[in-house]
Amino acid sequence: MVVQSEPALDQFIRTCKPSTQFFTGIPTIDLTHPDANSLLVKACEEFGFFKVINHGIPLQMVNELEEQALSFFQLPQVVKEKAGNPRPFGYGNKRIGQNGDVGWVEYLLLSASPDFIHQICLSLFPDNPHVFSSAINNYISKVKKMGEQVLEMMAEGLGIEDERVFSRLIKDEKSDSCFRLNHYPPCPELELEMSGRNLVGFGEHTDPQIISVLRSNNTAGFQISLSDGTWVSVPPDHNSFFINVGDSLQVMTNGRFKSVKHRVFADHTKSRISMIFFGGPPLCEKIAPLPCILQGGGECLYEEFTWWEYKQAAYKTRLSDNRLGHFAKTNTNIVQH
Ligand SMILES: C=C1C[C@]23C[C@@]1(O)CC[C@H]2[C@@]12CC[C@H](O)[C@@](C)(C(=O)O1)[C@H]2[C@@H]3C(=O)O
Ligand SMILES: O=C(O)CCC(=O)C(=O)O
Ligand SMILES: [Fe+2]
Repeated sequence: MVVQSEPALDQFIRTCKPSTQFFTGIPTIDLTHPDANSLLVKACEEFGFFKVINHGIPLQMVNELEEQALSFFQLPQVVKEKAGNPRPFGYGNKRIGQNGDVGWVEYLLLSASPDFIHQICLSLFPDNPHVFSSAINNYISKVKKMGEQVLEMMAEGLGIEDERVFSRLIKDEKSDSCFRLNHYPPCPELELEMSGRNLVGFGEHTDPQIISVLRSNNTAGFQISLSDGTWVSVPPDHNSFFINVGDSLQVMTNGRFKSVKHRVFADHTKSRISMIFFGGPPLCEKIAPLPCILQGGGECLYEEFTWWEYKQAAYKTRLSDNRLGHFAKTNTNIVQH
């Protein structure tokens, strides 16, 4: 067994313009609002990111998972490691992916399948796997439904006849969706903000899947990149969900929806916990700009690929790489913000 040493603290530090102010322009979509469909489309075109309220997800269930996640991350390292190596699924600490990225974060990365989750919980807690596995599985089943609803509203907002054109990919029993619990411990050794230095929790990247549904506790640190390339801090809201457009949805909408670049800075006093459902298509699914979108005019920007092909290529890249570049048609000039 190869035992990797901990990355040194200076590997997590980035000097950035201090952005202590929160951005107030994040679109907030009330899912029960009569204009929600078109507002969703607008948010996906402008930001590839929005906040969802009136989502119908019981907060008690969300809080239950947060409590369970906190207890998990408080366990001794040797116990957490019983979840196995995070490549492909398991417990990871400070190393993200397999290409040298590091972050001030520990995490549990799981396939979203209930049986798989139960098996991992059984390895972690052989005497009582149910408390943790039910908390995760109940949460995923609700958040997945909400993600599907949002995808159907997006399709309607785009005027697509088949409202299930996006959601069917996540609904499919072979959907390759995953789930991640992230814990960014505080780092009191560093008085970061004071000196314009930041501790990178999760470096800048886009999510490869269709959509990501994110919920965090009330600790700040999440940032998105706007279309002009400026980074802004997203005000945390533990009662709401944030949705990211992923690379695959950008491709299906032929670049109309933007796969949002985002990152997380860790705090020096408060810990941050986040839980993210990544809705991905079945591995054999062909991803390409939808014919109904192309009918509206404009050249086709992407080559067709299967999700398996995209995943293979994506998982060879570093976090901040532009993964879609590889599948862009060569005669086009796509800017990834
Ligand atoms: C550096 C990497 C980590 C990642 C796989 C990759 O090679 C590039 C994409 C990364 C990402 C970002 C969104 C999700 O957190 C994730 C699970 C995914 O599907 O793509 C991670 C991958 C990971 O942590 O393994
Ligand atoms: O932890 C967060 O808030 C976001 C992390 C993230 O972007 C990811 O896991 O892909
Ligand atoms: Fe992400």
